[in-house]
Amino acid sequence: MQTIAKALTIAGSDSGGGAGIQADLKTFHQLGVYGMSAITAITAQNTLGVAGVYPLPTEAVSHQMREVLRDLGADAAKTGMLFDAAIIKAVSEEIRTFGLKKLVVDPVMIAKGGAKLLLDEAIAALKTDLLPLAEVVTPNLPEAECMTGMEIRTPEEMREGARAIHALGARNVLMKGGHLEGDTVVDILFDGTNFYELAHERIQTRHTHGTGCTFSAALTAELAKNTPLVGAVEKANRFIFEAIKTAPQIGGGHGPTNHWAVVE
Ligand SMILES: Nc1ncnc2c1ncn2[C@@H]1O[C@H](COP(=O)(O)OP(=O)(O)OP(=O)(O)O)[C@@H](O)[C@H]1O
Ligand SMILES: Cc1ncc(CO)c(N)n1
Repeated sequence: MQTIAKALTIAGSDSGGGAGIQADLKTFHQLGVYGMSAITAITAQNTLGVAGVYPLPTEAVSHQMREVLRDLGADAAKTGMLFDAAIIKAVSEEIRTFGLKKLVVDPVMIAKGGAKLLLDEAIAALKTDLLPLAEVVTPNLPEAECMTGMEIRTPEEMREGARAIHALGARNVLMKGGHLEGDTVVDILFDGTNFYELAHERIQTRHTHGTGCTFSAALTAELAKNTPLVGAVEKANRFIFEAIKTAPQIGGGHGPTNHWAVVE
C-alpha cells in the first residue's frame, strides 16, 4: 500500500467555506492528498464579505503545528491568512524546527470584499521571516505590489515584480494574474532563471471567492505528491480554471469555486 501524501494548511477559517482552510482541505482531498490544518484565525465570512476577524493566540497556532508535525508529519505545507507579525514569527519558527522544505506561501493580505487579513505591521515579518523559507510564493498583483512597492499591472511588470520578490529569498515566485485587465489571464512562474507563462481566457463570472487559496492548495497538494514544480503549477492552473468554470453559483456576492473540479 503506497503511503498517502499529506499536506498541512496553516491558514484562517472562512465560515463561508470558499476560502481559507476549508478551501484548502477540500482541494487537498479532491487531489488525493490527506489534509491537516493549523488554524490561525477565525473569520465570520460569507460571499458578501468578512464581517469579523478573530485571530487565535500565537501559542494556539504553534501548538496545532507541533501536534500535527510530531505525529503525522507533512510532505508539503502552505500558509494562507496569518494576520499579524507574532503569528508569522511563530509559524516560521515551527517550519524551521521541523525542516519543512516544500512550503507554499500564499501571502494573503486583503479579502475580495476589501477586509484586511494581514495587518500592515506584519508585512515586514512576512518578507524577512517567512519568504526565505518558501519553495514558492504565490502573490496576486496587489500583494506583489505591496511586497515590492512597484506598480504591477502588466505581464512585463509581473516579470519584474517576480525578480524583486525572488530577491527577497523565495526560491520560486508564481505571480497570479487574476487581477490583470483584459480577457486573458496570465500566471507567471519565475525560478530565479527562467520564466514560465500560463495564459488562459478570463472566465466572465463574479464567483471567484477563494481562487487564490484554491490555486495554492492545489499547488501544495501536487508538491506533496512529488510532482515537479512546473508540472505542479500547470496542474494547479488547470484545476482552478475548471473550478471557476464549474462554480456552484451560490451566495449573493462572490461565490466559491467548485472544489469537486476534475482535471487530468
Ligand atoms: N475570471 C478568471 N478566469 C480564469 N482564471 C482566473 C480568473 N480569476 C482568477 N483566475 C485564476 O485563479 C488563480 C488565482 O488568481 P487570483 O489573482 O484570483 O488570486 P487571488 O486574488 O489571491 O484570489 P482570492 O483573493 O480570491 O483568493 C490564478 O491562477 C488566476 O489565473
Ligand atoms: C480565511 C480567509 N483566508 C483567505 C481569504 C482570501 O480569499 C479569505 N477570504 N478568507
